[in-house]
Amino acid sequence: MVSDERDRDDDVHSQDQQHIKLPPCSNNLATALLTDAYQITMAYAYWKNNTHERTASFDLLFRKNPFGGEFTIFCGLEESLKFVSNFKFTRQDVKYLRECDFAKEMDPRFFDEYLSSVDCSKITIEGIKEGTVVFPRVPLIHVSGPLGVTQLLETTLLTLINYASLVATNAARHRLTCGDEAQLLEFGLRRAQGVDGGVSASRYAYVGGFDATSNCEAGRQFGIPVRGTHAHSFVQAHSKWDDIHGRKVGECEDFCKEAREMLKELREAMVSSDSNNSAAYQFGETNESELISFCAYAIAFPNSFLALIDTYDTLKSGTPNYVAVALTLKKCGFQPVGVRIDSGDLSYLSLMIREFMIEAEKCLERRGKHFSLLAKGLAAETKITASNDINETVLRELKQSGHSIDAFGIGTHLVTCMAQPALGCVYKLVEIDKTPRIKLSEDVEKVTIPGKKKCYRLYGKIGEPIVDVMLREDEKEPKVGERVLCRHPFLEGKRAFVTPAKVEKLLLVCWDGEKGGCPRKFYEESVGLEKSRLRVKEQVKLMRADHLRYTNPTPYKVSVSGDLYQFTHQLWLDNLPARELT
Ligand SMILES: Nc1ncnc2c1ncn2[C@@H]1O[C@H](COP(=O)(O)OP(=O)(O)OP(=O)(O)O)[C@@H](O)[C@H]1O
Ligand SMILES: O=P(O)(O)OC[C@H]1O[C@H](OP(=O)(O)OP(=O)(O)O)[C@H](O)[C@@H]1O
Ligand SMILES: O=C(O)c1cccnc1
Ligand SMILES: [Mg+2]
Repeated sequence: MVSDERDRDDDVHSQDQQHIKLPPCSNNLATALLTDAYQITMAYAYWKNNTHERTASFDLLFRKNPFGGEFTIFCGLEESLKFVSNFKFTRQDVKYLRECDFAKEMDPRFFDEYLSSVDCSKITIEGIKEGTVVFPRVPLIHVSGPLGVTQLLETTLLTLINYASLVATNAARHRLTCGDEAQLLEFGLRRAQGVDGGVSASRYAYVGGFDATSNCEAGRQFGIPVRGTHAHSFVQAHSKWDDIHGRKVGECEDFCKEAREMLKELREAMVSSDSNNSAAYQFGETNESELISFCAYAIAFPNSFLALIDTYDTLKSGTPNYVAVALTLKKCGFQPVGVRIDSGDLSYLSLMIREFMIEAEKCLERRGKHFSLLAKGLAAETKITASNDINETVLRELKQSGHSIDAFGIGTHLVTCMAQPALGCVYKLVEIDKTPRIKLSEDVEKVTIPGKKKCYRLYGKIGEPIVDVMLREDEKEPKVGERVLCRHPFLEGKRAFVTPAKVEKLLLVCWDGEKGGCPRKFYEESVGLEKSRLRVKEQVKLMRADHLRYTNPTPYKVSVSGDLYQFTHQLWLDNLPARELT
């Protein structure tokens, strides 16, 4: 390993008491070379013209909330800081670049004198805390430092923030839809956009409000709880009782025999019941190979038995087979967990499974104390997990039609963000040599708000965020109880006076290269998976419900101060001279 590569493997190490260097990004592909070629060619042209050391400032922002919503969850800051902390072109990186086609007419001294030694020691970054609810146009991070380096950071920072924020927002929307009680399990690895897509999805789905993932690697790397059931293949793989070796479970010598007898008892109890049975509770012969597979799984996991019950027929076979095995486990002194369904009408099936169990309890009650005690509580204790192409819309419809599902396993729609596959974060130059710059566009949405800005969230009396306001750098910060004029950045008529009950500074210094890295206090107080996850939960709770709702949500107000409004519009006019019409 060459020495500069070894540097990347160092753990968090102190520069001074107040600032720290960070370990490398969790994905070792996130290197300085993970960028677009045009960043290298621009850096070269800056160097060639000797403008690379000019001081530049960039805002990283998005222009429209995803999924037709009016809020976004900001994620990816921790990885961005790790990237910046370890930003360096290795000798091999430089060797590769100088051999690229686009480098043919580059002066070799650019590589030796500049690219080989460039790092983020002169960079400052202000950022919003990871997990914060954020809105269009407010910078998520503000990067300042030498033009060459600030430019070189663009693509990777966008890569680290765009998908992270998109998945966390998607997860938070799923959580909002199904409420706090339901368990949300992320099952998306097999459908993710590649390996890193899978691992990142697990991480940011957890931050956004999921409870666990099926992805063991994500569990190992980030400490996310790992959960799972079993697949149809396990059921299909069994066909004979001889497939099972070792049938002792607890005190019970032959678990399989007991389960078969239990199924017989259950069938007789339910058939002979004189209650007004729905046809769905009636079951004849269940699929025996399914029963064999359930027994095999119960013997392997007597303390955490959960069965996939839709391989053959959910109500006529899977449910009674499960109940028989679950009651046998109870008889042996164990507590079964529940079932998973992965097809059909999840609303109807979950309700019917629960009803079947209520009915089974009633029927077994009449078969004497022994069975009555075993069956007691079965319906209430059984956790029903549902999966199969679940998304926000399905969750909403399930809620409307009624269901009895305790946990949702969600894969494809969550991790691929099928409803909107990208968040359009951009990285825009807003200042050079302390001179604010504006980018104009035919499309007003694309006009940038110039200069380095101070950003605040103003809260109302009951603690709800009212407006985010951006001020020029030299303006006084808003104060509690003092009236602030907030203006829509582009629509002259839209303005309001706000007297905040609380003022929150959004952009905080999270990297100061000259001082030695990430401020220790920021790192300790703001960085980390659990802190970000809790922040999402708390922040979403504070938002007014109409900003969060699925149908026609109300846009949250993002505004500028009177001063910044005037300044932006003056710069706009200065940069767009009136045309001569002849
Ligand atoms: N981005 C913004 N920044 C500052 N003030 C804004 C912004 N958007 C709207 N306003 C002003 O806030 C006030 C309340 O607007 P809001 O849209 O919440 O309610 P409204 O009664 O529907 O307003 P409007 O009549 O403008 O649609 C209005 O005076 C509006 O001009
Ligand atoms: O539906 P998703 O939200 O993507 O959740 C993950 C899916 O992955 C598993 O099976 P897979 O889809 O591989 O096969 P199956 O549905 O045909 O059983 C699981 O049973 C879910 O159906
Ligand atoms: O554990 C599960 O049930 C699971 C895991 C991944 C995909 N589908 C289901
Ligand atoms: Mg499937």
